[in-house]
Parts: sequence; structure tokens; C-alpha cells
Amino acid sequence: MAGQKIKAVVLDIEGTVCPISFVKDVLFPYSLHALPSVLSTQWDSPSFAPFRDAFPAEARTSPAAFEAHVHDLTAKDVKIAYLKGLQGYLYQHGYATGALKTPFFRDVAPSIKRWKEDSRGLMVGIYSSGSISAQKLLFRYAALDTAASATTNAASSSASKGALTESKGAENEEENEAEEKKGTETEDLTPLLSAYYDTTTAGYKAESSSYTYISRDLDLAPEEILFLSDSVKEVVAARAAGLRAKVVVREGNPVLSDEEMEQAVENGEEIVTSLEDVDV
Ligand SMILES: CSCCC(=O)C(=O)COP(=O)(O)O
Repeated sequence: MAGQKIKAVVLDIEGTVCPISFVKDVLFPYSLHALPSVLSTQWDSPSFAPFRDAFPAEARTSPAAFEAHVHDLTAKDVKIAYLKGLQGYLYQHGYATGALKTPFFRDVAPSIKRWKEDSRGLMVGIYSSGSISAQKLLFRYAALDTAASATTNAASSSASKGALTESKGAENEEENEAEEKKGTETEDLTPLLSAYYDTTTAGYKAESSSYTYISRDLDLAPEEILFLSDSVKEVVAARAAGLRAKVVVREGNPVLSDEEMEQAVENGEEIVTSLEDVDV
């Protein structure tokens, strides 16, 4: 795609930048686990009220009815704005306490950095069904690549051992502590991102009008935007609005049907398995 004047890359989240299993098996269960205590302590609090009041009246008759409705929507993976808003509210505590960290695919942070460092200074944005506040948390608390950290630590550790004639026990202890800390640290990727869209701002992801909205909001022509998603429906909708769009295939994603495969490669757009292979 080199020389095709891409000025912004817009990324989907689930199954594109992080595994579907992180969303379904970690984030969603976390929200359900956190909910009862929030309902019993914050049902009438001003901070929780906007999230509660966004739910339909019949789900707000009692905390128990509310909880049952949230369980039902979550089990069905309904991507409705009021559930997504609530989830974002519930995730805050999990990320702040270190219970949640986002396991981005290894190519994600280096690719976003490469696009940003490009001489054109590409804009990078997010478009997800998850609420904008949940998107910001997800990118604010990126799990550091522990394997890469371990390699770096091992290399610097053996280099320093070679330079020193004797290694002291206290120094080794410090090194071990630093190594352990690395495993729990997070990296804030939000400074790399300049736009966030969810269904409350752009609309539903399978509708082409949502991508027209994004292109107008970014003040770019549709063909100057590259959208990357694991969802063929979303890619088809983005292309219908005139955006460039590619299907991302990741380990753990459902296998594409023959029909989806055909739609995915329409107009010669290839399927990508790593953002590092995306030529802008
Ligand atoms: C940003 S929070 C986790 C993602 C989420 O809740 C979701 O529904 C994922 O939707 P996407 O459109 O990114 O596939």
C-alpha cells in the first residue's frame, strides 16, 4: 500500500490488537465479579447513577434485576452502549489495582510506534464496540512483553557480570527484584493514539455510515484511512464508505468461512496476520 496516501490507521480491538479470549474470558468475567459489590455499595451514588440510569427501566427496578440483566447481556455478548459503558466503569478498579493488564499481540505496540514515526506522522485511532473509557483503559495498561523484558534483563545481567570481577549478593538481589517487577509493569500506549470511536459516537461497526462519520471527524478523505479489523462485516462496511480496509486474522479467532474469505480479499486487499506486515 506504499504511496497510497494513507494518513490515518484505525484499529478494531477484540481479535485485532488483543486476543478474543482476553475480552471474553478475562474482562467480561471481571465485570461480572465486580458488579455485586458495586451494586450493594454504590447503587444510589452519583458516580454510578449515570451508568445505572442508562439501562432500561425494567432492569432498574432493583439491584438484583439489574445484575440478572447484565449477566444475560454479557452471556449473549450484546454490544449495546449501556452495557459497554457499565463495563468500562467496572474495569477502572481492575486496571488501577493491577488485576487487569492488556495482553496486546506482540506486533501491536511496535507497529503503532512505526506508523507514528513515519515521516508523514500517521494518525492512529481506535474504533471498538467497547466504550471509549474502556478503550483508554485497555491501552493505558498494556502488559509489558515479559519474554522480551526477560531477554533484555538476561543480556544486561550477563554483560554486567562480565564487567565486574566479583558479583555481590545484594546486587543480585536487586537484579532479581527488578526482573520480578518487570513482570508486573505496564506500559501506557495512549500517548500514541489520537482518536477513539465507539457506537455512541460513530454508530454500529457493521454500518458504512459509521465509517463516513469517522472520515469526516478525522477531516480526511475516506481513501486516506486504513481500517483494520478481524470482522469481515466491519471491513466490508468500511470499504463501502470508501476506506481502505484489511481483515486481520489472529490465533484464537474463529476461522473465516469461504464466503468471508472471498469478501476479505476483495479488490486485491490481502488478509494480514501481523500488523508488522501492513504496508502503509
Ligand atoms: C475496549 S473494552 C473490550 C472490548 C469490548 O468490550 C468489545 O465488545 C470488543 O469489541 P470490538 O468492536 O473491539 O471487537
